[in-house]
Amino acid sequence: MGLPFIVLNYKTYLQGTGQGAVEIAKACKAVSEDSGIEIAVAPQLPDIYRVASEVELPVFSQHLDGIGAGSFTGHVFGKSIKDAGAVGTLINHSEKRLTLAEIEASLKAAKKFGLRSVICTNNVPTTAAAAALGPDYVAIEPPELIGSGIPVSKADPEVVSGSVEAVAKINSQVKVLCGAGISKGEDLRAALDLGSQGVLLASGIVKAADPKAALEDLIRLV
Ligand SMILES: O=C[C@H](O)COP(=O)(O)O
Repeated sequence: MGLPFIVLNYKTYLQGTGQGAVEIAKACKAVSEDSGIEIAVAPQLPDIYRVASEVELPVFSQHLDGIGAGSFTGHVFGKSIKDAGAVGTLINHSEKRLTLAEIEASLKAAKKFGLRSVICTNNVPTTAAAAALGPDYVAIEPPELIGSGIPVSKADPEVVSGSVEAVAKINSQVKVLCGAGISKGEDLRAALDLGSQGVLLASGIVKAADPKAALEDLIRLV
């Protein structure tokens, strides 16, 4: 078991908007350099270029549409976020739910533009379905725990271990992240002990008074 992969989703939290997006990214870079743990950030679309230009760390989009060049007003085009400096994307986050066909199309677009892909899921069956599509990662997140501060690794460990088992049977190349309520070192430790290879988190870090200190606590038991 190597070091975990951590994805910090800024969502549309004020603290992670505009220059705040850069400041949190700097904190993530510092902790990543000190620990050797890969930490990616997912700012809002307009902040991707700003963060990627100012801070050397993996930047992910919060969403990607399965469209190409042309008349797709208001959509997220893979080449646009790639050229802005993104190296990956979330797909199907519970706050940006897609149909199965849309998920497949978004994943196809991610692969076309060489973007690392994290398909977000809400239970074991949807995790198994997502793994069958062949993303780089799935991220299992029970929606009812998102933003609750109640870590999935304690509140619903079976959904994590069950997702790990399901993915291993379907496509062992797909890595499993988990999320929802993760904020402390013991939450990440529990998630890793359940077989996940990292976490997707947001409020515990982005809304923290000191995001760098919160990140240092998060990784202290790795
Ligand atoms: O994208 C992150 C997940 O929705 C978890 O959010 P949270 O860490 O605020 O519970």
